Amino acid sequence: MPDLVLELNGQSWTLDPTRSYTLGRDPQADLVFTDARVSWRHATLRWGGEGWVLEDHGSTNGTWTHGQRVQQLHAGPGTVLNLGNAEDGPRLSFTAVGAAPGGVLPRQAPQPVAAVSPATPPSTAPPMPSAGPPAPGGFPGSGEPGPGGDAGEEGSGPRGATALHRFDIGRVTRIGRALENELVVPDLQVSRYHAEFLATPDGRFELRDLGSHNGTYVNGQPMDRNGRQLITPSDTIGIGHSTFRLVGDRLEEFVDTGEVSFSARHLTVQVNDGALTILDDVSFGVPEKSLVGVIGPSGSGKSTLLRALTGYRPATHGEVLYDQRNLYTHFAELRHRIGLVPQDDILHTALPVRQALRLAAELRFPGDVGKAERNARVEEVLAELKLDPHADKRINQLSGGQRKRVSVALELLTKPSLIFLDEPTSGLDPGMDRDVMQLLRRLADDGRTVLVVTHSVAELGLCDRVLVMAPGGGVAYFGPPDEALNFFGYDSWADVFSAFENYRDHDWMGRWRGSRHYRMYAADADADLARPAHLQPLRAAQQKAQSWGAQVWTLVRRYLAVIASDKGFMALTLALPIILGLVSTVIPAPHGLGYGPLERGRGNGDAGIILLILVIGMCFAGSANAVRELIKERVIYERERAVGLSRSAYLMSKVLVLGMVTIVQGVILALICFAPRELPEQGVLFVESPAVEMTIVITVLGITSMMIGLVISSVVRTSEMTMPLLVMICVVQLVFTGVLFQVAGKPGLEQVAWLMPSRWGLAGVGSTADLNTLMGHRQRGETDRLWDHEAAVWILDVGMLAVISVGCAFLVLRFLRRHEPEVMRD
Ligand SMILES: Nc1ncnc2c1ncn2[C@@H]1O[C@H](COP(=O)(O)OP(=O)(O)OP(=O)(O)O)[C@@H](O)[C@H]1O
Repeated sequence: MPDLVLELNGQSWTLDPTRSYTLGRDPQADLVFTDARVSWRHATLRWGGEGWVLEDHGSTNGTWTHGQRVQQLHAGPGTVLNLGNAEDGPRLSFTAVGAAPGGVLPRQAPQPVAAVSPATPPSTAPPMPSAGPPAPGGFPGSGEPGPGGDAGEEGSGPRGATALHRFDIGRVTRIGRALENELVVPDLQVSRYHAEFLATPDGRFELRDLGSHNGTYVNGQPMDRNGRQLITPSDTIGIGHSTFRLVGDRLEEFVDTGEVSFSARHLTVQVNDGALTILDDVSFGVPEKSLVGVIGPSGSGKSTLLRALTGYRPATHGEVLYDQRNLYTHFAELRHRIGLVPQDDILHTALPVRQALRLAAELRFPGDVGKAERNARVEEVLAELKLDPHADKRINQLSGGQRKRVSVALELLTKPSLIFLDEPTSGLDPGMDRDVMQLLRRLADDGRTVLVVTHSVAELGLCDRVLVMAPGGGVAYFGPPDEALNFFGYDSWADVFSAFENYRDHDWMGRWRGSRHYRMYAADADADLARPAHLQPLRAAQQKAQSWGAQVWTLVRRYLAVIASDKGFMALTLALPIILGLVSTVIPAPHGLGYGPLERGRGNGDAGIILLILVIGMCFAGSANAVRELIKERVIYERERAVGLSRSAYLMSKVLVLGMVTIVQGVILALICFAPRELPEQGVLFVESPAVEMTIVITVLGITSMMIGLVISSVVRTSEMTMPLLVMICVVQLVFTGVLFQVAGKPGLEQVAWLMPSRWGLAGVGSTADLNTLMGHRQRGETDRLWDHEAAVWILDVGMLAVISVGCAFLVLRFLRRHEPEVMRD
């Protein structure tokens, strides 16, 4: 009989060849480890017919023997191996029977016992190896099955359960932030009363969401708000940074304190219907607390990689694993744990640091997090990033490095475990470059994984790993930074990049895959075939931390604060209608908008010109207010959308604030224009107040024009494109008013004119002023029916402006969608 004795931690067992043994941190494994470096399902030991075979399941930190990493190993007497680390990982040794006393290893570890579990394993269970100290937290995998047996496998984070909670049958255990809950989770991402568990007398467990703001997740999928669901031991429940799992009559809690592994497997991005590959089979894995630098020549796919890693634009093939959980399928839950600092500022730089962070916190924390709690977190982050001395300065008064720190501070508010940065040091001098990289180093050391795309190679030595992208979107190197130049055989990065340029056709990826570094640092992540990701963008988009109204309110206040801080904008906004109004008064029109000369048989064509200037002035002012508004905030919008901002709340905030500005402008313009003029004798709806009636038309026209400005702003690629479009639209509107030449009754022309707010706006004021009569159309029998001096016509004109506005709002919502992370589009 091929008996073999396994020794571990001073204990030994005789292996039974009729069965196999699983090794890992999974409490269900036969040999349970709590060492952070051991993977959830690390390896299997089985009788292979001729001898014992140990097979590594693509563990993050590997299985080692004599300093060599092994995928498969024939174990016999004298074999010694370490898990997770070649030198001091948990050590297993094998001896022949008789060489050591041993018991028989049980078929199953009897209890999924975690590091701090008070539950005592039965005496037959092997002691739990504990080469590393139990760490304060971590969280389990999703329980998601997959090839490679990594259902719930985790990388190398400390995965001891943070706490075990016992249920009382028939009683409800409420979970939430408030102290009066049975299970208190002190996490600002958790609602005061978040969810509750009920252990029913028939032995079933029911979970109920209590209308939580950030949602309750079962296996990564959000439950319906106030929904109920039966829970089994294979389910993983996500609440804020905590993950729960049923173990017998207890609930195991794991807290994600940031020490999570992260890996990419076979990430490939194709565009043009698969014709072009811009990211080519990228795989790498990093343990927790890592700082990873991503470098590569321009166009090598760094930004594409970043978007794929963050879920902003999921890869066409491959998967991103956040502690072995598929980020794409669990995006709704995991997005709260990811911070992204894009290259551009994601804060309004006109605002003081503290105010900007407080407003951002309002948008990111659940609606039931009080002001004091939010502000306390802002102060914490300000202190952590040493920004407190600058807290009251406007962001645009800070240095480049300080500004970057503010962007990082914003992302730290919600305590993400993973932080991605896109070229944070671009445009910074070498000193600031170092400051920022040192800051990132500190963030990683404090228990986060930080991945930074950078053009600057000077401070790469601070990284734990560097990923070098090759032209074509593949990996040219992944490993320690100090071995990278040696790997390429050059003395400087400039030489490496020149080589990329000069030998574009060289198989850089092939070279990498054939290398020792690949086997040491990436083969692991590569080992498993990627599972197809089934995106659930709808569900991701549904979870909003605050109510729609609360979001609008925060956004409106922020927008007003930004406007108030921009004195130049305010001055221009007021000057524009004043100047346009004054210009209209210059037009020589002795009878203004009155019937004056009609008595002498002549028309008052000047009235048409006055109204034309008034209408086009308002069209211009309304659109000009809005035309840059969305494009200039696009990066901020994209980021905030990913953390739960409502698209319609965002648009509504713009409409409300810009609408107010436009109304003020409309009233000023109309007042100045009408004040020195003779006015129509009577209105059609407000018979005694034709000026009020016309002012209403002008302000509604202004709002419609503003909506057109927003459409332009949502559709253009760069803000430089807005001005030519604005001018073009204003000129086109000028032509189609019907004043310069008659459009009524001209097939084709008339229908095109229906699309022009200026046509309806002029018709509205023209209806009040009886423009058909003033301009002599009636006398010539060529009346424009939209100008008729009748209440119904006036209502139709104004109503059509409203209809165009609503149409524009739909268009803006549609176009905004294109600028959102793909997983948030609904
Ligand atoms: N939607 C797309 N359609 C076609 N090609 C694209 C698309 N998006 C990106 N590319 C191309 O893919 C390549 C990689 O682009 P990416 O922006 O990721 O490179 P990068 O390394 O970040 O470059 P840089 O350092 O200049 O920012 C580039 O050649 C780019 O032109």
